[in-house]
Amino acid sequence: MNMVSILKKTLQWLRHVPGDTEAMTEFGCKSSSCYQVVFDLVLYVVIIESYIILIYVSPNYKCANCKPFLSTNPYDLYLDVYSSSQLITNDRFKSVEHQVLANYVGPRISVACFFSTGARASSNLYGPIKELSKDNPPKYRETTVADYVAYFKAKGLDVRLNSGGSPPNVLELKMGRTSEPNVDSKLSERRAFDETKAGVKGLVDAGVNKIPTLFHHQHDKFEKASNLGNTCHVIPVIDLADIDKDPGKRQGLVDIVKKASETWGFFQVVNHDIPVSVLEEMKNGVKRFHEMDTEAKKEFYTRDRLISFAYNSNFDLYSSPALNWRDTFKCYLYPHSPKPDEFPQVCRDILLQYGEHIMKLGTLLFELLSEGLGLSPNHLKDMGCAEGLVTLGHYYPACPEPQLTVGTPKHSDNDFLTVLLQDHIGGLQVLYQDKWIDIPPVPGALVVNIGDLLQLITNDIYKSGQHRVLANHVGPRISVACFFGTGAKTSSKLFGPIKELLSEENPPIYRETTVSDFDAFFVAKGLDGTSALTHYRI
Ligand SMILES: O=C(O)CCC(=O)C(=O)O
Ligand SMILES: [Fe+2]
Repeated sequence: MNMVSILKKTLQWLRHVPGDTEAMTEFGCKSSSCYQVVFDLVLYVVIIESYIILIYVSPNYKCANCKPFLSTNPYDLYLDVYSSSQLITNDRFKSVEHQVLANYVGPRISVACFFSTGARASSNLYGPIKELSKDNPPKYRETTVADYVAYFKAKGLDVRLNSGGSPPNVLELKMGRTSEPNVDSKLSERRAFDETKAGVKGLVDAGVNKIPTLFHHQHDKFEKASNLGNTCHVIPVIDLADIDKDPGKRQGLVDIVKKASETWGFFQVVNHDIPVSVLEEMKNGVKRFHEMDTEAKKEFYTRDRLISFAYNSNFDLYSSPALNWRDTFKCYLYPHSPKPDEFPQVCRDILLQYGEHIMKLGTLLFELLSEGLGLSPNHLKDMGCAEGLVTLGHYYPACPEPQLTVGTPKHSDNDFLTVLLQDHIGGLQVLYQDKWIDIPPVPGALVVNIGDLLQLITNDIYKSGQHRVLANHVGPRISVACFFGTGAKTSSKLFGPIKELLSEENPPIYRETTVSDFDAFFVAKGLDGTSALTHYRI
């Protein structure tokens, strides 16, 4: 049988009503318990297009709940239930770990076919099937197939040789598998919050004076900055006025930008040429959106990460250990200009205008950063670092118990460079020499920070600083974060350490990645306090 006819037959078989023993025998199913497994799979395939591997395996392969097959026919096909099927069946089917030994004899040929939702990035969430979770609370949280696959790829087949035990299973590592008895109620609480589509602001509007326990963070996550009263550590405020009038001044600025990027990974800029009126209107636009009539705002509520304009609360709602006191909208501004009617009318014009200003400023910053590396001014831009711009409009409502939660937990950004506009409330902090340092609001200034991808391509010369935002009794706090990346949602372009920066003494310390893989890994990981960069270290 050739591969195509095997596949055709298999699909027929999977869709077949139970009872077609002829088809089953043809595929090596020789026990009735296996038949039951197949019958269940038929249902799941039809219902949700689950993930199944068809694989040629050694004759003593054991299928979950089946008697071992003993076959000498090399064309027998066996089913292996893959991790995602284990997830959606809530452990009823087992994803069997397998390996192939090397052999003196060879070559050995095998062909593996993976059933899934396909390459198309879909926002469909897959979690344990409700009908199977009645007396058996969900053991896994929901995920999109793209997030799961990105995590799987980034993790790699990381069996540690001689570790003396079985390798960690991707499901256990990633999918928040837990034996906590109240996992079910936690999940439904998150769902209920999600379904209000009113975000944290909805809780505040409803008058809560105690924050739900879902928002409680561990104490060390919100301790106060250690620099209170300490003026030794202040991130540099760089004055860009007249930068091109005097070459000496430009070189001086390159040196300051380079030093700040190598140490803090953060600096602020003033006299950047963006009028104060534009900055004010941008903050007002974000405020207007979040304070819109809830019913109208709900129309923009989605967890689809690829939609041009999406509003929600806690993008990692179903995976983070604790929720954050913040609502956010995300919009894609470059390289593909959105159709104006894809944006809400209350902030449409200013978003487009602000985006143009930030692109110009970004071009200048990438020039200074390139020169700081001893490269030609256009080097980073020519690599594509400034092609895409994604903007987040954050709204941090006043919090009745700020000591119990955070606005944004510790993280570094998953882009090349971020330009952040914050209002006067404060609460943004950067981790510097193991201490949290406040980044105080400076009127008219923009905060600039190095993202993980710039740290990766500069082979650790520039540092992507860890930062967070505290919750506050006072609010709302508004901030607007603009992320420079390739913007190409599915580009296959690879980014690795820049060749010109490498030498024998300074070999590459990161492997190459596409921006979309890095992004998917970052999102799947969530803001869990760890750096996505460690997964790309060689
Ligand atoms: O709101 C802020 O000041 C920072 C937000 C932030 O860190 C982010 O969006 O990555
Ligand atoms: Fe950030």
